[in-house]
Amino acid sequence: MILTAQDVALAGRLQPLSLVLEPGQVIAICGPNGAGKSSLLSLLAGVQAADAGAVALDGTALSAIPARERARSLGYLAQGGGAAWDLEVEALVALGRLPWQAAPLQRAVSSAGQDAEAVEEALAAMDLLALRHRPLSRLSGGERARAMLARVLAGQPRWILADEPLASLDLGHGLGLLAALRQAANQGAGVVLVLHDLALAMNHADRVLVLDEGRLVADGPPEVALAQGVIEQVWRVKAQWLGEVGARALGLGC
Ligand SMILES: Nc1ncnc2c1ncn2[C@@H]1O[C@H](COP(=O)(O)OP(=O)(O)OP(=O)(O)O)[C@@H](O)[C@H]1O
Repeated sequence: MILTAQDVALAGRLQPLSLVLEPGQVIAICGPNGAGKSSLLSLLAGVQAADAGAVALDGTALSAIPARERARSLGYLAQGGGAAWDLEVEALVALGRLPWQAAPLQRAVSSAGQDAEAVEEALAAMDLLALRHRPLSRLSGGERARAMLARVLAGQPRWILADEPLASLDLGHGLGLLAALRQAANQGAGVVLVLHDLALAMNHADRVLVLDEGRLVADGPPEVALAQGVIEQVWRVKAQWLGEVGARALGLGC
C-alpha cells in the first residue's frame, strides 16, 4: 500500500509538501525541535486533518476509508503516548486487535486464534512476556513505552508510524525494536519513525526526510539526506560521519 501526501500543509507548522512513501522500507523523519516532524507524522497517520492537501493510501483519501479499515492499515504511536486506563500489559496489547474483531453490524476479519497469536508475537518482540499480567501503573517508563509499541505491533498494520519510539528504550530494547520494525518492513509493511538520533537514522533507515522550520529540506537515502553539509545547515552543528557504512557514528565538533 503506497502512502502519499499531496501538497499537505498545516498553518504555521508545515509548509506544503508532497511525498510518495513506498512500503517495504524504514523511513526516518529527522529535524530539530519544532521542525514539524510530529505534525507530519500525525497527518500521515490521519489523526490530524491537513489545512490543505490530502493524504491517501493507494490513491484513496484517508478521509474516505472507513475507520476500522484505516485502523488496520495505519498503526500510530504518538510521542510519549500513554493509556487512559490502568490495564494489564496483555489487555493493552490486545486492544491493538480491536479493528480486526467483530463490531456491531460488522463481522470479524480475523479469528480468535489469529488475534491471540498476534498478541503473543508482539509481547515477545517487545520482551514483555514476563510482564504480561503487570498493570501499566507498575511498569517503568521504558517498559510502558514497550507496551504501547507492542499494542501497535499487535495490530499488524500495513504502515507503522511511530513518533520517537526509541526515546525511553535502553540500548538492547531499542535495537530489538529496530529489528522488529525491519522484519515488519521485510514482510511488506511500511515504517515511518521520527528519530532524533541521526546515527540510528543513518544506520537503520532506507530513506530519511529532513524537516527544518516546517519545510522538507532533504529527502533521500541516509548518506544523502544526512550529509555533513545538511547537518551543519539544519542543526547548526559541525559534525563528521565516522566508521563503516551500517555502523556509522557521528563525531561532533570535528
Ligand atoms: N497543536 C498545535 N497547535 C499549533 N501549533 C503547534 C501545535 N503543536 C505544535 N505546534 C507548533 O508547530 C511546530 C511544529 O511542531 P511539531 O510538534 O510538529 O515539531 P517536532 O519537529 O515534532 O518537534 P520536537 O522535536 O520538539 O518534538 C512547532 O513550532 C510547535 O510549536
